[in-house]
Amino acid sequence: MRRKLIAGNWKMNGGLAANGVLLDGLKAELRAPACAVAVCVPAPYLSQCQLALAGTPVALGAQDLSVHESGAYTGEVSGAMLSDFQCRYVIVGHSERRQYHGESSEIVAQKAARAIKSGLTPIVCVGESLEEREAGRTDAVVGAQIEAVLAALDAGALAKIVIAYEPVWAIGTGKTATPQMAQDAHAMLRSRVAAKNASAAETVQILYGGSMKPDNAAELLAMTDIDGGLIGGASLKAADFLSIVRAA
Ligand SMILES: O=C(CO)COP(=O)(O)O
Repeated sequence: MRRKLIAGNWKMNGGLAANGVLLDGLKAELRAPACAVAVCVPAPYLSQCQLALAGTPVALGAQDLSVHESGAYTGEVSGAMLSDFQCRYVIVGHSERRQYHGESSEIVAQKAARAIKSGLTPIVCVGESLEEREAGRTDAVVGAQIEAVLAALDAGALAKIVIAYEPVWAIGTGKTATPQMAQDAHAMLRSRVAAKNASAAETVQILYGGSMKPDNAAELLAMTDIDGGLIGGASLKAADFLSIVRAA
């Protein structure tokens, strides 16, 4: 039985004061959650969140890392720097990075490998656009995205990743994949992992992301291959995020 993981992706939202209120709200309720819980926060707030979450069951994550180890890479944040703040997770390949920052599947794969080398668990995001879904290309597109990452990792490392299926058309739009659509994509992703490492496929957590909210979380999380959620908008309000955690 895989333990579920509910991870918030705050994206480029928040500020010292607002984060404080949100973190207080989470800490007040999350004493011994049944599932794993994490928040992936903007890099400047890692220290604030590390201090606020110390000793709580809420793990800390970042939203991106550099493919480079260290050196003359202005503006980049290394995996080692994230580890310094006790980050456990780092999102790689979010569709907003692929779309607005030109990140190819090869770069995403390098970032996943770099995360593992830095002792972090990469949350590898994959997902198709609306156009690709309507053209019947979901499996081809999402399959190619995950294969690029699987090819860059040795079989053992596959036990150290989390995958997030985030259909681009469902992100921030209020449109959610139906539980069956998501289940089909998750089962396909698990079979791709199984082809490389059967035991890792049994344990790898595959999260769904894209307008997961308190009112649709339970039916998505009930599907066999949906092991949690990567939550954007609803992770910014303590009450909504906590309600999704309870659904898990
Ligand atoms: O992109 C997402 C999480 O990474 C999902 O965002 P929303 O939950 O706001 O749709």
